[in-house]
Amino acid sequence: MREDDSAPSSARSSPRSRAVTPALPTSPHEVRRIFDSRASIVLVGIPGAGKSTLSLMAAAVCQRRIVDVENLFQQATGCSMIEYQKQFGGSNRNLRHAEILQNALQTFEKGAIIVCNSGYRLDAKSQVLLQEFAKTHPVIHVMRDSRSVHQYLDTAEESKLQHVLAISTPLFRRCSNYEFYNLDETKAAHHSVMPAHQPSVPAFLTLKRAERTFFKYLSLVLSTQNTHGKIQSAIPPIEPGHFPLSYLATEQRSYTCAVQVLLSDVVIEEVDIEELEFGCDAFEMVVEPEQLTLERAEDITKSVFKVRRSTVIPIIYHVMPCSANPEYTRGSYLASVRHGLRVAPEFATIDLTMDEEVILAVVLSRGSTKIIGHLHSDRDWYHPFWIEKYNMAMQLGCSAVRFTRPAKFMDDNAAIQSFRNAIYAKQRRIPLICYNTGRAGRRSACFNQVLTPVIPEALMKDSADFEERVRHNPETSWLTVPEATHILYASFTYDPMKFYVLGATAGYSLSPAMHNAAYRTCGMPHRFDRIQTTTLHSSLGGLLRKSNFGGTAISQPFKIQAVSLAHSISKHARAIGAINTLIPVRHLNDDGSVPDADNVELFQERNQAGPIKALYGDNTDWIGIRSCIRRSLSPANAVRPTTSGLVIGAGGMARAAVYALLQIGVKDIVVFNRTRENAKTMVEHFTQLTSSPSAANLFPTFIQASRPTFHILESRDEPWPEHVRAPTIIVSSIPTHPVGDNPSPQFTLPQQWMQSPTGGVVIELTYRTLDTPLMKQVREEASTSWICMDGLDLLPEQAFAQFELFTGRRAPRRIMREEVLRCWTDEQGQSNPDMVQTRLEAIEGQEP
Ligand SMILES: O=C1C[C@@](O)(C(=O)O)C[C@@H](O)[C@@H]1O
Repeated sequence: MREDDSAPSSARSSPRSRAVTPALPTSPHEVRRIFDSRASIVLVGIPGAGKSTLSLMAAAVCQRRIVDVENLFQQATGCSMIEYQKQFGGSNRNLRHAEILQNALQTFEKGAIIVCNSGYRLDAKSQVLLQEFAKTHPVIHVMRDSRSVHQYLDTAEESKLQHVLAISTPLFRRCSNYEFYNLDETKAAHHSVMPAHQPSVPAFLTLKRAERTFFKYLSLVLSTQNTHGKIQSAIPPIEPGHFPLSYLATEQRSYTCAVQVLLSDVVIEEVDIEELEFGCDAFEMVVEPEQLTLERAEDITKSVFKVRRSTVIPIIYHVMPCSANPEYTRGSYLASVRHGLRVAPEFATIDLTMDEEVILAVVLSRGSTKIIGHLHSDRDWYHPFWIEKYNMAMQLGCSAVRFTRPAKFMDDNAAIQSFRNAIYAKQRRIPLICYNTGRAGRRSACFNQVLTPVIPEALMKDSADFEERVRHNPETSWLTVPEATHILYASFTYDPMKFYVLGATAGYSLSPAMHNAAYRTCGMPHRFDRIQTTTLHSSLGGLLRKSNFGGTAISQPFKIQAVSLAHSISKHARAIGAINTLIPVRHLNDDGSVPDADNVELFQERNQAGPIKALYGDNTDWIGIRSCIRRSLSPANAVRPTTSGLVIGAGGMARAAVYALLQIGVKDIVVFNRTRENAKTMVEHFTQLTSSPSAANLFPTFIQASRPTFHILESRDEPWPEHVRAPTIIVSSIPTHPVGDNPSPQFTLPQQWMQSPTGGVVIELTYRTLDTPLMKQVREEASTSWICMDGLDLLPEQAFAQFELFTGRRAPRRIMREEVLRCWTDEQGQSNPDMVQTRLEAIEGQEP
């Protein structure tokens, strides 16, 4: 096998691309990426890359202490590295640095994030130390584009910096086993992440996306092996934790789509990743196996993190097989594959025409990345070749296979079904992705069940460009998401379904507009309507008789009552004691029980009409409230053991708010409600819950270590409870408009409860009235360190999980956020174009 890199380089004339140092990390430390669950993480990279900020963000979440090698140097020598070098020379500095680093790696082998700030160049001894450490620990090379580093450091000329980077990047790469690209968030800052139409926005909000991207990355990097040999993350899923579909492996679900996007499409500055992936279940980045120059490697890394930052769906990293183009070599193919594993994609493909030991080496070094054995061949589907290759991929440890064959005639689509059936009949199997390529292969691609490739609609529009793409990559998909979805309904595989929101004031709900916009975007023929009613039981009874009933949102005042109507409920809904989503169950488990959200069956039967056997209930309000809190808490108010939260109200929404607070680790919870009895019932419910053994399955470990305490306030005149810190999270769930004969409470916060010196977040959960006395008060009276959020922020956040429960697909989040804003009017039917415009602009910078 040829391992050279003789393919023509795509090098441009920047100083970096002229560097000939291969970017391919070939050292043995790449072999395995499985670590002890407490293994320390090392961050390396040039000054200004953002290592210290990232370590601060991650320390609490990963439960690791920060160890800064530069500080250790200062403590040991009494001066900084630069001063030391001036005094004793470069080689002495290097010796001392390596000694201190060695000590740190030994002493803090577990439980730490070690920030290695060693300047631009890493001395040879330190490199060896890190290479050795990377055999058993994640060593992450933190990268950032030279312009941002230059701006941040405000020193050297940018061209000089680029030169230094060309030398230092291969060094850092060689002694690390992962890399993270710290994307510039200044564009987002420009647009300002402005919740609830605030006049000014604190800068920290712009770092929220970076924080989420890094957390997600760490949860993929920190892979450990459990006693059954299964690879899992050593830290709890950070995002999108608890979204119903996140409990299920993407490759296990039926009729999923992966959008195929070329690296060259992602590299461009103004690419809109979210627009490319609407309605898809995975994002496939297609990389041509060109020579892996420094510039090329940086493009790949940066692009993967661009995608990671803008979407929650998994990434498939696919290097086009060398057979696609005679100019590609096996050497550059493998270099690109190995490079891809450094950015921890959820999936990566390996060409099954490679030698078995090469495939095995890739599988062994995968970390948490699932390897898809990929094969494109024109062999007949009846040929035993395909079964042999399938078995080989399974034996070598691939998590799935993807077989494609060029189709010339429509008849080729029949043969593929017989091959699929042969695989489905096997006792032991891994998911199969299998379709014919090209125009004639479209039908087979539509009925492929797992991760069908689709291309963004925008690419289909320009046919000349599309033809060029097909010429370049014969495996290019010929389908768009709406086409792939449409065919499932046109062929009666799926049925158009009816969804509802049911409640006493549902007439005002924005849920229909929001969900209908999402269906349109994904090409689903479903319909979402509202039912305004005062009787839950009879209204629901009517829905259950409809064979195409797909599910209903439960609105006020039925959320608690609905619990008794569900035959099975999620563990979260049970813990909260309230439901806001009901879905029909048409197939029971073999033992007669109702499948739950951990169970693939519940999602396999979405979008299919028929008689209803049971109802499954869930609560997504708490997920929405949690997202709003997370989005707006400043680092100064990061949740600590002493953090306290105030919940106003004691109904179904208030319960979801208390649960969200417990989930993020708030242990002092104060409830204000005018009717003490109701507050007491709610507090008793949660006191019992948090002291029961089942709490272990519900809450992060730090909650169990010391139990939460609850306090009740029943009058605005009461002082804030002694020994409880002033609240930094305040959630109001009381009505903001008259309900029946009861006037709206016109609630504002008494000054004695607003004493947090670092401000916090106030969330008003309704959206019918936005300018409530509470919102006005916080905006006008409180300092800018208080962030306001309202029901327009919350509504889409709780609906993303609801959409997943209803349709079994990921929600097109931005479309839903936008539609809610566009459709909102006040009680007089008036819109507020200025408010809408500012908030629409802010969406771009928001977390996906
Ligand atoms: O509380 C709400 C708001 C809502 O009822 C609405 O459409 O307004 C939709 C529900 O899913 C959610 O729990």
